[in-house]
Amino acid sequence: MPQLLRGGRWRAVLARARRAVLFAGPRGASGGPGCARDATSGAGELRGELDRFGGVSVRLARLDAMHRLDPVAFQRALQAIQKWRSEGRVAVWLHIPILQSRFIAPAASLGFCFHHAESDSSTLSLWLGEGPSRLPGYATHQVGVAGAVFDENTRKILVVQDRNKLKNMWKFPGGLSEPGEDIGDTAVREVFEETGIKSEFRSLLSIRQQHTHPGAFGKSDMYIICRLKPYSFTINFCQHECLRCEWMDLSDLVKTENTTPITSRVARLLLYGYREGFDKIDLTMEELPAVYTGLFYKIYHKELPDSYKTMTGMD
Ligand SMILES: NC(=O)C1=CN([C@@H]2O[C@H](COP(=O)(O)OP(=O)(O)OC[C@H]3O[C@@H](n4cnc5c(N)ncnc54)[C@H](O)[C@@H]3O)[C@@H](O)[C@H]2O)C=CC1
Ligand SMILES: [Mg+2]
Repeated sequence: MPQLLRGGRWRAVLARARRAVLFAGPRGASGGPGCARDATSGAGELRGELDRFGGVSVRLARLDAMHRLDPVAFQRALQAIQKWRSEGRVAVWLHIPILQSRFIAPAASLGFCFHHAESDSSTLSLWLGEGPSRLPGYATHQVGVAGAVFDENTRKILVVQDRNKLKNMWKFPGGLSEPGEDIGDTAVREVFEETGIKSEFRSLLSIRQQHTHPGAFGKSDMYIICRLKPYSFTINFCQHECLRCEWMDLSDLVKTENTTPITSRVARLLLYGYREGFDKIDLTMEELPAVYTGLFYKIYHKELPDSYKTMTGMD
């Protein structure tokens, strides 16, 4: 009787099976993993890797002889799709380096669509499964973050007016989050770049979601406002981005009409927090371990008493 595989060993075997190299040519065709054997013949020998959802990924950058393959031969090689479909594969992903973009049109003529693009490559996909595609889309939102830098000692709040706007309204300094950047770090960085003020992250105050946003190339915009505490006070604002920058009394910002609705709303929220306690308005941040990846993530929510963080039952 075969020995049962347990725990990590079983997972390793599964992972190896998932990475198994697929090929559309006859079984036993020669050539190392990830290589297109005799690709110039266009004999339908595109190789791909199986993912955990039952899709096939073909990475042209890893295939030999692609530089010699012409688009017609590539289209013939894509006959592999028929085999993958008959094997029950749910989708095909084509990863195409920008310099091999001549293969995009032949793939599109067989039904592939753009899934996403990076600076040096595009990824096309084709759904092979039953019914409409269940492939997830790519990036759906851009994330903008502003800092509401509030000095509790003077009751002043840091505000700017954008240089490139048709209407000059007071708003909180902020900007777009960079890939891999934490929300609080974006707020602190943008505030410093635009105003010269140094600050530290305290909490998350509000999230606005807006669709078909002109500043997000027609995608959705997620605009997050953080409460920051200043530790420098001399303004040295960026002349390219800002027209004006000042420390304004919080009650003046609440009263002024020369501001955006979201800035006015968050100014009122801050005034409430200042009077009644910031725990009424703050979503604080904590770092927790991610179960599947072993990485860490940041979670933001209202303060949870320690007794609730550690409780095991409903006692
Ligand atoms: N209601 C409010 O108070 C406001 C909220 N926001 C939000 O702030 C976030 C973005 O903040 P920003 O200060 O705009 O970002 P940001 O501080 O990162 O600046 C964007 C930069 O990109 C440049 N830029 C943008 N589109 C461009 C294009 N097509 N060509 C060349 N340059 C271009 C701009 O001139 C600017 O220098 C978004 O989430 C937005 O919704 C922005 C303005 C007002
Ligand atoms: Mg900005």
